Amino acid sequence: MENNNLTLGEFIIENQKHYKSTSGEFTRLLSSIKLAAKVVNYKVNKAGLVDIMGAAGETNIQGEDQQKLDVYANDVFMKTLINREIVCGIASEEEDDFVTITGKEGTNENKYVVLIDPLDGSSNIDVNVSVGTIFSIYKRVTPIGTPVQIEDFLQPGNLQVAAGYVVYGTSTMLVYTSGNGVDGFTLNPAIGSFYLSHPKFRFPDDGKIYSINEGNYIHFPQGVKDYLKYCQEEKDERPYTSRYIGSLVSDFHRNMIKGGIYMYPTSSIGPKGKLRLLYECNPMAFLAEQANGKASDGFKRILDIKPTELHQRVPFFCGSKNMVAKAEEFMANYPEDADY
Ligand SMILES: O=P(O)(O)OC[C@H]1O[C@](O)(COP(=O)(O)O)[C@@H](O)[C@@H]1O
Repeated sequence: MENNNLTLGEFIIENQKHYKSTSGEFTRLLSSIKLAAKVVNYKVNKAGLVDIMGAAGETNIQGEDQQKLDVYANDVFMKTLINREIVCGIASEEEDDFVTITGKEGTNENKYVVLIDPLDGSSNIDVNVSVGTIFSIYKRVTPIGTPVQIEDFLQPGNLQVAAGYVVYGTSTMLVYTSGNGVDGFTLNPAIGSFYLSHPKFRFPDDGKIYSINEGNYIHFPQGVKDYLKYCQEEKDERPYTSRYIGSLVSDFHRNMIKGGIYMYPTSSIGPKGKLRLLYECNPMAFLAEQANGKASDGFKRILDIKPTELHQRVPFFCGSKNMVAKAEEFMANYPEDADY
């Protein structure tokens, strides 16, 4: 099969017409992300054999203990993009502030900025459960050639040029959209190339899977508790099945294939939820909508939220559109929870 399928490189070039970019800059940017993903994949696959497990002994700006693989993946993506002078700025979940990139001539003529969660699902690294990388790409809004500014990163998700993730699982896949549907590419480790294996992903309108950390149940808003009761009720297609890997990319990927909803709501222990709007929710919401799915904070469309901070968190409801709409119905009974 793989020999006839398009490689990711060929697909990117074939689809240049969709990128409204004539400079090849976008193509080179996607190719750089593809390269960094392969480098991280190589380390992830042999995590148990090399000194890449466990905590790095540092804490990131989110107040989380950085895992060695978080730091490694961040280094690989940052260096790959910086050394190729392919973007004018990067914001990473593992970096306190955004990074301005100036070329050898001291300026930077590139028009794209990248926002990245280098290693998603950190709690699963040491237990050999699939993890991922999430990326989001925007055109800068400040003048080309000048140093990037915070406003280049605080753009609403509906202005994303592209978004995607890599899932390091039973196989390694890179899944992305540039506004023309969502396509999935599987890495053939023997050849070291990604091949088009899942063209035009599509969330089923409905599903029977819900993904949420039910360990936080007592802390959830009433709307979420009511929706979970609905999911567990013995009626019609229900009860649904509970599946929670604890890696957003993996739960999203499964739900996109089988139909389902992923939720990380606010809770009394996380009043704004846990997931980061810029690195996790916006890119996954863009992918969801491009694949016939839906994504909201329980009340409003994620992609219409105007970001105010680099590391802001928002509640996240994402997946099969009829399931997200149903969850929103329950949330709407408690309008006070819209103000988190
Ligand atoms: O352990 P919890 O609280 O359920 O959180 C798990 C969620 O947090 C995440 O790991 C995000 O955090 P990281 O990017 O730091 O890994 C998601 O992938 C996952 O769905």
